[in-house]
Amino acid sequence: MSRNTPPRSSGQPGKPKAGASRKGAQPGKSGKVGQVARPRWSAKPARPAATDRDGFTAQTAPLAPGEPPVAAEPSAGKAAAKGAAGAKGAGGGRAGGAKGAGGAPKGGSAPRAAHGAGRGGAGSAKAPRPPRAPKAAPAPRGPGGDPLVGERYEVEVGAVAHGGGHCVARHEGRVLFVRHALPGERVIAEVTEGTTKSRFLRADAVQVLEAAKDRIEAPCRFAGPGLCGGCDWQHVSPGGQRKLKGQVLTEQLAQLAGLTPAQAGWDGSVEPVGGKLPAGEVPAWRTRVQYAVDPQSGEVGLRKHRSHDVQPIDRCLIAAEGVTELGIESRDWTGLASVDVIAASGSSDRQLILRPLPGEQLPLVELDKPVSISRIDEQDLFHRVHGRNFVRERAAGRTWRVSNGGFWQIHPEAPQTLVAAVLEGLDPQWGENALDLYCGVGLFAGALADRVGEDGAVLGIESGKQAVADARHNLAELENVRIECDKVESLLPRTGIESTDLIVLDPPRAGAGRETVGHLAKLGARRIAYVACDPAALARDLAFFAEGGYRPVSLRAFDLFPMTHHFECVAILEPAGE
Ligand SMILES: C[S@@+](CC[C@H](N)C(=O)[O-])C[C@H]1O[C@@H](n2cnc3c(N)ncnc32)[C@H](O)[C@@H]1O
Repeated sequence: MSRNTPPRSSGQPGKPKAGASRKGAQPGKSGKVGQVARPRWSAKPARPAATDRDGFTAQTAPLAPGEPPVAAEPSAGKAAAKGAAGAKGAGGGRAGGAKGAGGAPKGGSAPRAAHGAGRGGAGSAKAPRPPRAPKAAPAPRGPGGDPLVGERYEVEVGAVAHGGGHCVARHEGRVLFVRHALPGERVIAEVTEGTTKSRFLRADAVQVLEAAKDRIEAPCRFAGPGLCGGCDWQHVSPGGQRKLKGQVLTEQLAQLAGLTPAQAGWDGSVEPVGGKLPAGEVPAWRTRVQYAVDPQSGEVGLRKHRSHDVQPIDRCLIAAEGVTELGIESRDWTGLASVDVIAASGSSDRQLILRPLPGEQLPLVELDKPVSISRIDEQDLFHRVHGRNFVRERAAGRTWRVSNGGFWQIHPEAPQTLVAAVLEGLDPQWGENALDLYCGVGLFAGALADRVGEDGAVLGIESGKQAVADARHNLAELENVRIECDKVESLLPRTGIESTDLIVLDPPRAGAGRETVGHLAKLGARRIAYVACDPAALARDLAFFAEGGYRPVSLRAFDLFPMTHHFECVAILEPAGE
């Protein structure tokens, strides 16, 4: 039985249904509160939608996923003070593994035309290039002191830390965040960032003296100290990676929410997705890859960890077949800053999004496979060059239009996996009302609408204009769905909605925050599904929900970003009194 008392439509064809009760409802910025949204399509170039969970573009997200800015002394300093076992790692991370590595290289070179099939056709591998000597990263600004970059220390590696694929170690009382290491190992760690005055140092394990049992030979030859920053854990067995992710989640729940796994309703496992692979094989899951272009050579690659430098590659092992078969790595991309590749799942749509260097012309691009091509200009405006400006993804019984490189889960099985977990947890009933917050192109709204049926209603809220246009287009045939365009935190209080039965929230990496959570907790929902890509943000928001009288009754974690430190969680909450 719905607790909402929405001003329902008469059921006449074409008459809009409201999604929830709205005492004193005021129009949102879009002026559409109270109407069923209809798709709008503009031929005008639009700002590109967010390309990762934080809405960063290649220009605004120069660092590898999950890392704080180079210049910042991250919150890890606090963690450092707590010691290795309790260290939270570098907080304030970003993009939930959405891209291999983001960033826009500086500088440029003369434009070059014609990258045709004649120049090393798709699939023709270039001669392997030995990795270049890693450049020392600049020391963090602020603390001063003598640089320690290049210093080597023998250390015992402690617990895995949140947010950067690194583990915590200590040397002479100072904390080191060490990449390419595993808990329990003894390694030689080479300092990559920090000075004698830094509260903590960053380092790479350049020699393993005593290996952990989960250590494997990295299948990718571009993984390792000073090389590609895209994957964190190529050197860890698949089961070992999931164990590390589980340890991070356990620690974040304890530190930020005061919950044990059992209190969070979690069995402690991080579930593999996509079936078992033969030993040594790497899952090719990444359907979206952002290649950076080396401004000197025109080669594509991925950014090095916490660096603008490009590690040229001839193949990314975790890229999906639909990406790999385009042969992007075997071509010359001089004049471009980045090449984004999208290989849709469930359709043959392929899209390239090219960002020329400032002042450079778009080169002529010819590939052996049909692709749509778009360009992003210096003002971040998106222009269709050839073919469509969207791809069609297939998931949860529907086809989804996703335009301008907007948000879509990267692992091909992620949408279905997350929808199934949300529906199982919420168990939506016919006639219920639901909110889908941070709804993107409408994935959960569509799934909920099918379950609550024509007697129920779903209101989706999303801040990206293009994503809203896509969501309205994707769900146009569902009269019980309305999509509003605004920020959740500003629109929700203005809707006048006082109660609802169900809520799904899938916020960007930063989480929903105290204010929004406080507001949601007052709506009296029977159940809430929280989809999270950052365990720290999830744990913090669970603590806010606890203040509002909600507790998690189940929590699942999914390994939707193998070989990286990222993973996705679905928490189901209920009123604590029940
Ligand atoms: C993690 S994605 C989830 C999208 C969708 N649930 C899905 O699974 O495809 C987060 C979405 O929230 C949007 N967003 C970011 N900040 C927002 C805010 N303050 N209010 C509303 N939407 C926001 C982003 O544009 C993005 O589409």
